[in-house]
Amino acid sequence: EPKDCQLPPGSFGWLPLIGKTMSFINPHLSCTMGQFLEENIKRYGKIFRSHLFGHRTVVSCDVDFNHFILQNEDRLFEASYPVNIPKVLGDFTMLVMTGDAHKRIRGVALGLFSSMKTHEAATISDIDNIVVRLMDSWKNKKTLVLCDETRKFTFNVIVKHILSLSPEDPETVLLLDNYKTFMKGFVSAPINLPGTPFVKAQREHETRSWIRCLRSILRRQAKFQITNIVGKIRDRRRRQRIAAGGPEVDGRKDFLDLLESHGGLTEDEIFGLVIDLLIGGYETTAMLIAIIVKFVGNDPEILSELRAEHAAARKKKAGDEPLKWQDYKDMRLTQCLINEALRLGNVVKFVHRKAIKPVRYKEFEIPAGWKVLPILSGVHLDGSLHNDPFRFDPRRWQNEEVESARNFMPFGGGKRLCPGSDLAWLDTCIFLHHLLPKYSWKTQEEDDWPMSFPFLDFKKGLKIAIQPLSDPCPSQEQATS
Ligand code: HEM
Repeated sequence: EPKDCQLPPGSFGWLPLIGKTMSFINPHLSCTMGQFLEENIKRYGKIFRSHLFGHRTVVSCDVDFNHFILQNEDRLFEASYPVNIPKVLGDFTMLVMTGDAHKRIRGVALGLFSSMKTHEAATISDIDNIVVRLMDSWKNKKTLVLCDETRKFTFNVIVKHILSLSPEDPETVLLLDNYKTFMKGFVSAPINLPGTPFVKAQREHETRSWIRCLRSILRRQAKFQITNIVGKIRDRRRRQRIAAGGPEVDGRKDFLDLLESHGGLTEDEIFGLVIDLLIGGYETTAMLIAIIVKFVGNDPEILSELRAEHAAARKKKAGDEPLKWQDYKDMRLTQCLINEALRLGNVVKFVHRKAIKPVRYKEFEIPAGWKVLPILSGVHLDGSLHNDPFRFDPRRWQNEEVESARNFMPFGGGKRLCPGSDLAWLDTCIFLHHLLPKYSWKTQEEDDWPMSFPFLDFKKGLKIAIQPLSDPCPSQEQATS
């Protein structure tokens, strides 16, 4: 090792286990860096050392170093999520898998998403139907907790894709109930340090050990129930296939069918992937849509331009002909809006990595075994990369090619780049396409902003008052009737 190499500047803090974790995860607006990052960057620069989640850690808000970390997965770094995550999710989740095992399962996941694109018309029609039914259920309501509604929407979309279940199927309801119990263990995972002020404040009623124990039993039970429901659906299909005299030859298959017909996957791997997709496909997209509703709700000018863009796309279609993937891609302002909400909203604030060997980057040395955290929001809110970075301005993306933009990494990068980004994008476009002509809305509480806990959530679930609009252009279901 050359002599001029040194550890990044910084401090580990005084508490051996907790280090600086509490300051790091202290809840803050997701469209800000948070006090911890702000102070450390000011003092030490964009790359600094600290002690987080029980490990010596290098934190990076530096765009080049973040790319370097993500592009060197398996060579210099690997995913390294807090120990509670494998405990909750099991060993067969993609977040926990590394190396060849991860590569193989990821290949299967990418295949699932590309089949969704191949059957574009059916995919879009499924999502259309779910959103129409959801918005019909708002007809007699004056107010909504929007995050509850966007969660219903994204959950229904993902269970439709994975298991062909409809919103009213009893299995969907059962899955959602169990999923919520299961997720309680997941979201609290990185902050589950007993006795800390944060835990006390957040979940006072759960600090007694027997309650924690009960929660853990319920969680395991919930995971068992989820795999049980999926297992039952699979067994039912196997029986039907045998009764019909063999596998169906063509027709659109849902993800479970595709996983079954893959042949090379164990039962654990199939259930692991189903859980991955449920987790990935639910909260993140639901929050992205809520962020957009919050931001554009305060911007009448953008709102009316967006309405015009969607109405124009609708007008080009005959009667109830649905929009296509490309029609949504061609909506320039909608694309800019989604990018801006991803940039400023920071649905995923950072990802977890560790150095698997000693790494030299510029003047810094990172010892093997250290945790490394590329902070995605650090890039998105960097004033040297984005003008006026704390301002919501979709038009900043008008002349940018997002695919090659180095200053934009909401879906991570490299070998772990989010495989669900297209689905997240499509869900969001279709939701907006139905919302914009049907309703106007007003946020009810000014301070109800997206917060980084560090998982993203709204303080109060985003309460909005809604009002039906007299539809200026025929929406799909009116055109059909
Ligand atoms: C706004 C929506 C979304 C955002 C911001 C998002 C963000 C991310 C990020 C940053 C990663 C990288 C994690 C890492 O590097 O450790 C990731 C991975 C992943 N995402 Fe998403 N995601 C979104 C939607 C989805 C959807 C809709 C699905 C599936 C239905 C999904 C499934 C996954 C999976 C399975 C992985 C693990 C990939 C791997 O380890 O190779 N995500 N996502």
